[in-house]
Amino acid sequence: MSTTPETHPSLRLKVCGMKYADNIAEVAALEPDFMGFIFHSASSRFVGETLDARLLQSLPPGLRKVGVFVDESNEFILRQLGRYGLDAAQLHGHETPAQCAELRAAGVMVIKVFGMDADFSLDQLTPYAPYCAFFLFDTKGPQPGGNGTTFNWELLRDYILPVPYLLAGGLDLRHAPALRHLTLPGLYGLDLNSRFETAPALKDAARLSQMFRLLRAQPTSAALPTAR
Ligand SMILES: O=C(O)c1ccccc1NCC(=O)[C@H](O)[C@H](O)COP(=O)(O)O
Repeated sequence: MSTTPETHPSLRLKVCGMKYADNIAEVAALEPDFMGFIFHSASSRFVGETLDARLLQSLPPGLRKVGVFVDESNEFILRQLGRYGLDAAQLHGHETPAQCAELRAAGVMVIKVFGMDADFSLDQLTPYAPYCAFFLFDTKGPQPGGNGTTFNWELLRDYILPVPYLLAGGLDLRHAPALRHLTLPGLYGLDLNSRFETAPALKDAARLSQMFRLLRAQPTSAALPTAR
């Protein structure tokens, strides 16, 4: 008897930390589902004043453009969303459920991020659930994001909330086989960042393309695990 692998043929893909116009266009051509732009001035991927609002507004409507913020006021977040025509706010700091609720009430698609380590508890998610379109689980590290290291994905094994989530943290080409067959409850997509860069905020489109092909490929009999 052979086993059917539990794959995620529809796993959504987000490329985060984009900054440069040519690179944005090159990566958009790969048709990611989300693209992230960092509005945190301490990050090496901070968009600063280089981001071209007209270019962002010309990207395909199916590509969700995400502003990434760390402990900013809602006033600042809403201003950036409007200025660049962004579709969602990804919150990487100590934002409260009340702050998320206010953004949601203003019509914003909220992605609240949680840093994952051995102390993580699923209970902390509950008060955020009514206000978030997605959660994003990222490795806790010295920086609020973009640390380039993975966490133990099994911390999400008992996830039961109705909020879908993106998995982040050091994801790399070598993780593709495991990610294709990852069956975690609530898993909606993957977030790719520093492991696909040739320099901060400069993505290697060829490596991303390879990753996309691997993750989006339909399972073949050659990919089936042997019967147990
Ligand atoms: O990437 C950054 O520099 C960054 C800085 C501050 C807040 C968030 C940031 N990144 C947000 C992301 O969604 C990253 O893709 C996520 O942290 C995973 O990054 P990596 O571990 O490099 O794959």
